[in-house]
Amino acid sequence: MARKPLIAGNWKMNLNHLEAIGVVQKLYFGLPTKYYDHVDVAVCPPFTDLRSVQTVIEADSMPITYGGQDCSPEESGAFTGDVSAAMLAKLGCTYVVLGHSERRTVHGEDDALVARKVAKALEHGLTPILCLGEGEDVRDAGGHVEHCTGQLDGSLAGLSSEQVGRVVVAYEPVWAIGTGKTATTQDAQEVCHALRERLREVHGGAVADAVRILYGGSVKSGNVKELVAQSDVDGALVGGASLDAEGFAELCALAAGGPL
Ligand SMILES: O=C[C@H](O)COP(=O)(O)O
Repeated sequence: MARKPLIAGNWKMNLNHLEAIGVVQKLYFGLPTKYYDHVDVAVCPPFTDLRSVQTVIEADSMPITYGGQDCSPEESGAFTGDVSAAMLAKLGCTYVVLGHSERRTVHGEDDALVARKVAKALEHGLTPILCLGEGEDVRDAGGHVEHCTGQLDGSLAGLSSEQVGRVVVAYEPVWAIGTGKTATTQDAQEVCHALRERLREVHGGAVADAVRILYGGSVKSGNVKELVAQSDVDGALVGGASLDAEGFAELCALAAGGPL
C-alpha cells in the first residue's frame, strides 16, 4: 500500500521565534508547491516559536504543517513548565513529537508516560509522532527488533486500534541521532518492517497498512532518497539537517521523488 511520505523537521532546542520565521519562509520559497502532492512537510519548533510559525504559515496559506516537541499527559492545571495538548491544538499544530530518546533519557520518560501523552494528544486531534529506538548496546547484542517492538507495545498500551491508526511512528536508533552514523537502509527497513508487522498482529492489517513509519537519525539530502525507497519507511524525522532551510527543502524534494 502506498503511503505518502512525511518529512518532519525536529528543531529540538534551536532557533528563536524570529529565526523560525526566516527558516519557514525560506523553506516555503525553496520547495515549489508541486512537491507537496508527493510529500507532507512539517516542522516541529520549540514551544516559544509556535505562534510565530503559525502566523507566517497562515498568512501565506503555506502547505507546511507544524507541531510541538512534547505535551503533557494532563489536561490542564498545576503543572509548572508543561504545555498541554489542547494548547498545541489551539495553535493549529498537526503533530506532536512524543517519546523522543532525548525526553526518555534526559527527562526519564518511560513507555507508560509516553502512552498517556499519546492518548492525550489524540484526544485533542493531534497526530503523535511516537519515537522509539534502541541504544548501541542493545544493537550490538542483536536485541534491537525485540527492543523496538516492546517499546511500541508499551508506548501504545491501552489505545484502541482506531487510535493507533492515527499515530505516526518514528524509528530512531539512539546511536544514529546527531552522530553522523546513519543506519543502513537495510537496518532501517528491518526495524520498520518489524514494527509494521507488530501493528498488524495487534491491530490488524488496515491499521498496519495505514500507519506511517518514519526513520530518524542523521538523515540528510545524501541518504533520504534511498531510505524512503524502502517499502516500510514512509519518511523521516530530521534533526540537524532541518535547521538549514535550503538544505531541508532539497531533502524534502528528494523524498518527494524529485527533482520534479
Ligand atoms: O528527531 C530527530 C532525531 O533525533 C534525529 O536527529 P539528527 O537528524 O540530528 O540525527
